[in-house]
Amino acid sequence: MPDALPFDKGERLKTFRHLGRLFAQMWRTSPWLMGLSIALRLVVAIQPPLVLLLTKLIIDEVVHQTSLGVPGPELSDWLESGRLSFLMALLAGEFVLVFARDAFNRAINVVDNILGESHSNAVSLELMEHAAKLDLKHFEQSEYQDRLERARRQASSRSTVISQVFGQAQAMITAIALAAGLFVYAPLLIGLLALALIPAVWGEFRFNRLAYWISHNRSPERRQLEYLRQIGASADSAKEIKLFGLGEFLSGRFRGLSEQILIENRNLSIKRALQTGLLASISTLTYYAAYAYIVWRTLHGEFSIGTLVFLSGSFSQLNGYLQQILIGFTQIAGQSLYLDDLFSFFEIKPTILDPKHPKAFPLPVKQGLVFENVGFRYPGSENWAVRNLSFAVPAGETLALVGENGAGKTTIVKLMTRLYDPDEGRITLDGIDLKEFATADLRTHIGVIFQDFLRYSFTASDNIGVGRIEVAGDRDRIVSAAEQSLADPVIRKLPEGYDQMLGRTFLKGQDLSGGEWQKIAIARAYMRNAEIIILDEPTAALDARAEAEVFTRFKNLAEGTTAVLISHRFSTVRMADRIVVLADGKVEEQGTHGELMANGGRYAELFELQAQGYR
Ligand SMILES: Nc1ncnc2c1ncn2[C@@H]1O[C@H](COP(=O)(O)OP(=O)(O)OP(=O)(O)O)[C@@H](O)[C@H]1O
Repeated sequence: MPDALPFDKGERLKTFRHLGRLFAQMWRTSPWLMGLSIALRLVVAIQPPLVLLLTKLIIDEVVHQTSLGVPGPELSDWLESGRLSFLMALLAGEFVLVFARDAFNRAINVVDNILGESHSNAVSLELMEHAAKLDLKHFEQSEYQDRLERARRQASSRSTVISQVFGQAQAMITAIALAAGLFVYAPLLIGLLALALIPAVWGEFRFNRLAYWISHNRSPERRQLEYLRQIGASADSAKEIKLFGLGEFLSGRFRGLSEQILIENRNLSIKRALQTGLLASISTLTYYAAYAYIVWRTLHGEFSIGTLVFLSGSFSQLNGYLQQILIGFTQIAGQSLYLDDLFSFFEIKPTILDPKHPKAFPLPVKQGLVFENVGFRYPGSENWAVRNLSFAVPAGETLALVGENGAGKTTIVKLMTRLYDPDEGRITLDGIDLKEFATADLRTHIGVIFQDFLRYSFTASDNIGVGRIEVAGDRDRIVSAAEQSLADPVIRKLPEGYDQMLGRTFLKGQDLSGGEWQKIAIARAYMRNAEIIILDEPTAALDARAEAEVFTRFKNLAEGTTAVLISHRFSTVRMADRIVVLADGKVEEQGTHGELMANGGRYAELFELQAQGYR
């Protein structure tokens, strides 16, 4: 357990700033509900001292009435004498107060629940919107993934802090009213109370900090646990886990990791229970000391019986409220520490930004894309993924990128679409640096299908519609895209056709073969009418006939479109107008199929190697 905690004054200030931010966020979610919650609590806050006061008056009145003697044996005698009217009014008053408190508390509960849910939905949306703005590097680096995980955990649970803050304000109003009553009769008792609370508050504060830092420092392990839980029990991994017999191995790992965390939390809980229990008994002791003091003064005739009840009730309640308030403060401070996880995620800023005055995307593209001496290293990596890279993708031509695994092909696609910016050199489109376009504009005009495209658990129609979300409702366009990518016959065979739910996640979802999924993914690119189309090995799972057909169609349909294809199949690659051969992040050779074959270099070697396999 860490002893020196990184929790200084500045950190504490930040905590309270976050609280203000959360407050504003909730107010934006629903000013009405928040106002209502505050108003209801104000009413409930002044109820306890009023009830105590009425009780005191009732007791004093009863004592007074009994000292006057009995007007008669029956209730009617009492009623006729009129001596019960004040008592009855007091009783009725107390009844109304207690009844109203119950009703108002229920209403507060309802309002807080609705407010909490709306707020957690609003924060989740904000989180998704912010995540969408971040760079790819924020998702590919584990440090950011930890932050994302922490923020995600907080998004749905932090609204309770505001209920706590409101409850705190309510308890403070009640405490002030109770203290005022006590102060009138016995000011000394207030000081006694304050003393009794100091150790309890210190204990709470310390444990909250410890709990937070344990949870904070454990975030990588929790992500691992989440990962193990997911692959240990998911449809995607079931096949491999069964065949490799990994069940035991995974659950063993999970057990080891989770037990470590469990032991830490258990130790903290036990320590907390023991220490806070001890501190609580100090305050009980104080209560009885104060009680004895009041009884003693009553015996001396300084207080009436009603006042005795009022004071002991006030003291006991005030003790409870003050504990609640002080512990509440440390709890709120503790909870607000977690707010840092949420808000610091919102502070991560994208680095791939739009220029102040973006240039318009050239329509049509006249010259094409040019890589000028481009170098790029993935963040946190020592090695250059690509370096001194120079080649052109002339407008209207199909360029194939060829190279062994890890040669840098996918990296080039990420650079072309500004998922990353080069560290050296530049990439231009019709002579304009890609950084001078608005990223959204650039990406709208480029259709990319990656080798690890997503298989959405949506309907077949939506799975294609996501290729251009603005027209995802246009069924004719979707069908035509599906026809171009050969996905149409696949979809027509499904029981519900284009409305068939795909994937295994949801009820009635139907899974497809790898090649069938690829045809659907390729249809996404056809949704775009993009100026530049990039297919990064999306045909790897297609059978040879389907791949040949997909590319012949692609060549015909993409006539005049600038296209980049990445494929390990040379029968496809040879259809391209130009071929760039990459090795270790550099261009090794380039030219047409004929030229490269004549060169007798690496391309010719690889081509021959594959051709031999078929002979
Ligand atoms: N997110 C990443 N972080 C760090 N390094 C990466 C990342 N992605 C790729 N690399 C490294 O960059 C280099 C180029 O990878 P890239 O994915 O571009 O290869 P590729 O030619 O597409 O390979 P393949 O044919 O296997 O798909 C490799 O050395 C790879 O290990």
